[in-house]
Amino acid sequence: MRTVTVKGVTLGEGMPKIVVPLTGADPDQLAAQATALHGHAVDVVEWRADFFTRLGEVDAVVDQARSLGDQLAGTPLLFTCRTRAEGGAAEIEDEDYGRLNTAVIDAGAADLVDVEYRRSPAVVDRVLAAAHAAGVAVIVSSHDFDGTPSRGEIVARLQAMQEVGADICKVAVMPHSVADVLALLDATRTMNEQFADRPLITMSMGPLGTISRVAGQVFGSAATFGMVGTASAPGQVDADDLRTVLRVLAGG
Ligand SMILES: O=C1C[C@@](O)(C(=O)O)C[C@@H](O)[C@@H]1O
Repeated sequence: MRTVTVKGVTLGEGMPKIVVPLTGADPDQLAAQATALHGHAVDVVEWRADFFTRLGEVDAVVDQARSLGDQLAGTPLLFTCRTRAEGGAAEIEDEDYGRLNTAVIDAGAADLVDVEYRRSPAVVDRVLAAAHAAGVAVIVSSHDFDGTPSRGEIVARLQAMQEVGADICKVAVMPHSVADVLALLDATRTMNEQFADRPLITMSMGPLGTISRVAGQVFGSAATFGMVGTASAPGQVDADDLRTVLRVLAGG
């Protein structure tokens, strides 16, 4: 089983890592949110660039990623431009999406990037190639905000992400029943036990799915998204509470 290590943080071994998204719209808000992380349980910081007002200006995005990286110093930075189609705020063509991600990668402005599996295959390939040439790890992701596919479909999707060359495969789904939460957890276990040779991140969103955000170590999810201040998705738990529960589940 491969692990992914960025700035001394290893995903795929030990307790699930806590990723905290920053959702500020401008440099001042982002700097304030980054400052507010001090003293909290944060392993990786995600910049949700889709909330940035200057998302259309590639140079401004690269500069902002760089300055967040400087401010965060030793903490790894995950760059994410979440599109509308996947529950985010970015209305962006696939080609521009590819250009933005490769610009951030080529500038060395992020340690990890999130690439949506459903963007065009050529764009996904291009971003993966640029990232791997630069030594940047890629999370290939998909989000179903309307429902939860079957266990088999979730496993198949995670396998497909692995096949395209993801370093980490990520699936987020919305449950409408406890059975949906179990489908996500069982898909995670199945993938992890039978097919995965690299880390996975999975979550069932909303209040019903909160159990999936703390149970990663049991079922095989290498990271969990928690909040300091503002949530970026339904059901996210406070990062410090997450750490407490993760420790309890790990046996203290
Ligand atoms: O993809 C994910 C997971 C997420 O949607 C969640 O449900 O915690 C939060 C997003 O910020 C992140 O990019």
